[in-house]
Amino acid sequence: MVTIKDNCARSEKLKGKHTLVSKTTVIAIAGASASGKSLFASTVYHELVEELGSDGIAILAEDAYYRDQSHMTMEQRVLTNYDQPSAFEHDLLLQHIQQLRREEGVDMPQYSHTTHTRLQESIRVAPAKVIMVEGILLLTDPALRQEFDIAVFMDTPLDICLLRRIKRDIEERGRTLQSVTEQYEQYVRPAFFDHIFPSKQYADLVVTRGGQNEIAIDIIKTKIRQLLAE
Ligand SMILES: Nc1ncnc2c1ncn2[C@@H]1O[C@H](COP(=O)(O)OP(=O)(O)O)[C@@H](O)[C@H]1O
Ligand SMILES: O=c1ccn([C@@H]2O[C@H](COP(=O)(O)O)[C@@H](O)[C@H]2O)c(=O)[nH]1
Repeated sequence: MVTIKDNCARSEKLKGKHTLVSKTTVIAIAGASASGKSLFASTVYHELVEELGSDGIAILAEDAYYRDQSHMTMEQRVLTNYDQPSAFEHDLLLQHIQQLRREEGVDMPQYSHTTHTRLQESIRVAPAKVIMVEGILLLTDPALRQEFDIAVFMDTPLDICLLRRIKRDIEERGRTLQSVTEQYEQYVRPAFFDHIFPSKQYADLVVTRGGQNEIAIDIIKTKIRQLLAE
């Protein structure tokens, strides 16, 4: 039975959701570092592009909106805390989401996790009916949350995330085992408990087992197919 309380809770949740007034649907994919956010988003994207073509869907990465640090020495960059909200230019990400909603293209910055700073070149992102945004702290920001029509949280166990992060950061991000473990203990793990885990409450869909959960991938693909057909 649906009670008045349920209805109030539902209308509270729908406040700020844009599905009924905007032609664009924005899907957030959040969760711990190395929980499988990028893999999940890119799997959904590539499988749908193969099926339907690339016009209707775009991806934004929160990582692309890390602050430019080109004015800092490498030593200073290595010591930065990249797991707190102030590390990101969320204002710019918000602005880009709103521009895409207005059917304006945006220049998404590019960021290097190896040099810890923004690259000179940006990537042009064209407006699309469905925008997927993936990143660790997306659901911690009230202004960004207002923009998300659907919020997904990747609920991968933290020990699995750590193992994957060690492998990825050494193989792809130019790190040593020592640098990964020091950064993890000092910043990454505390940020999970202070910011990321508490933001799970804002998710509509919680995905276990990470970026290869076929059922969850299928659910999001079905929803996107439906939106693109409208
Ligand atoms: N289910 C999985 N099985 C095996 N490896 C995975 C799985 N999900 C992600 N990975 C690997 O773990 C690493 C982190 O995944 P990624 O999607 O980049 O995480 P995130 O975007 O959340 O940081 C990548 O190297 C990725 O290929
Ligand atoms: O210069 C940087 C910027 C970020 N990081 C780490 O990256 C992760 C977020 O990226 P995921 O792809 O979600 O793992 C974050 O935990 C930062 O610690 C970095 O090491 N250096």
